[in-house]
Amino acid sequence: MSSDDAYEQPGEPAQTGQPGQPGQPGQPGQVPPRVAMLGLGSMNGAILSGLLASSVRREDVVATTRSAATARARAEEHGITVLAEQETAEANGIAVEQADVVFLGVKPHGIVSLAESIASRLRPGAVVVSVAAAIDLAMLEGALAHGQPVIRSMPNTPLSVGLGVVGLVPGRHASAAHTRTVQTLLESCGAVHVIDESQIDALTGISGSGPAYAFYLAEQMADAGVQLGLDRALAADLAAQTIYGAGRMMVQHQRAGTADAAQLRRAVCSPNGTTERAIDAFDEHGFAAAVSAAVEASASRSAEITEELRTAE
Ligand SMILES: NC(=O)C1=CN([C@@H]2O[C@H](COP(=O)(O)OP(=O)(O)OC[C@H]3O[C@@H](n4cnc5c(N)ncnc54)[C@H](OP(=O)(O)O)[C@@H]3O)[C@@H](O)[C@H]2O)C=CC1
Ligand SMILES: O=C(O)[C@@H]1CCC=N1
Repeated sequence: MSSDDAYEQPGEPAQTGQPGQPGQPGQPGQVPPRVAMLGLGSMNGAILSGLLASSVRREDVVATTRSAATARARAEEHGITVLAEQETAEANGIAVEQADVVFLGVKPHGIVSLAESIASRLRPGAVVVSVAAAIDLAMLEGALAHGQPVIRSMPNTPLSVGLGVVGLVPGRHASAAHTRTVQTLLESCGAVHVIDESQIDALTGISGSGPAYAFYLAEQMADAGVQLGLDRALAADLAAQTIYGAGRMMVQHQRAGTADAAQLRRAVCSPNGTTERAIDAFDEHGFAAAVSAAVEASASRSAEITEELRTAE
């Protein structure tokens, strides 16, 4: 490692999220919020796993799905009540009646009709959090009763293991206390950034879609290892553990201010060594351009879906 590349050792591991606020759920002596998860697929399921492992009690959660088979499977998996719309026509309305925080976790094209269907059943102070890509605050607020607090979010699936990241955009009727409640809840399983709505498509391109980029990189690394003669299981574990270790190391150093990603990369590259050859190969094959195009494609697709849904209204 050259002196330019030297970095300090980090101190204590950084927190994944900001510290909770006094008087908020998850703090000692505070009543945890009652939560409704409408839709329990990849994303709401990941949030639920993270919340149940940290800040929310099973008896305080009611979830819904469309099909009865999924409801049964998810109820068994998480040990919570899951109502199926297929069996109980009013499932979503029933689920939200007692809730303080309601996560809307169906596909983007189903969000507005879902919000309309629960509008009259929500407690006036309940905060509605949409996790959907592309559904803007105007669409959400327009589907609910006037004054209902709404937050648009963009989470990611590593929330399921306490290592997620979430962008939050508070709507017009979400007070600082509503935002703090949701922020504190989600900080129990990830880092939370309160952002402007103009930034959410870019955030989607990096962290919302981003876990798939890391998984794709792991797939390609493992395939390359197999081509070099390794067993698939060994190659897959080498790739996964390397991405996990590099990710943790990078977060700790970045938050401690001791090294950024570029410094950490350079510290692995011995002059004229193996890694330098690998990075040169990445550059020759257009790695930077490919990553930039991928992030841009995700962000643009989000904006495009917003436009498609707006014109379909
Ligand atoms: N997947 C991801 O990594 C991320 C997803 N998102 C957003 O999360 C949202 C959900 O995506 P994802 O979790 O991937 O999708 P999934 O298809 O995995 O899950 C959708 C869920 O919604 C349920 N559902 C559908 N219609 C209804 C209804 N009317 N009432 C109750 N439940 C219903 C489905 O039930 P059933 O299975 O019975 O049909 C299923 O549980 C999307 O808007 C997406 O943009 C955001 C960030 C990341
Ligand atoms: O692919 C999607 O549309 C969703 C939003 C971000 C991650 N998954």
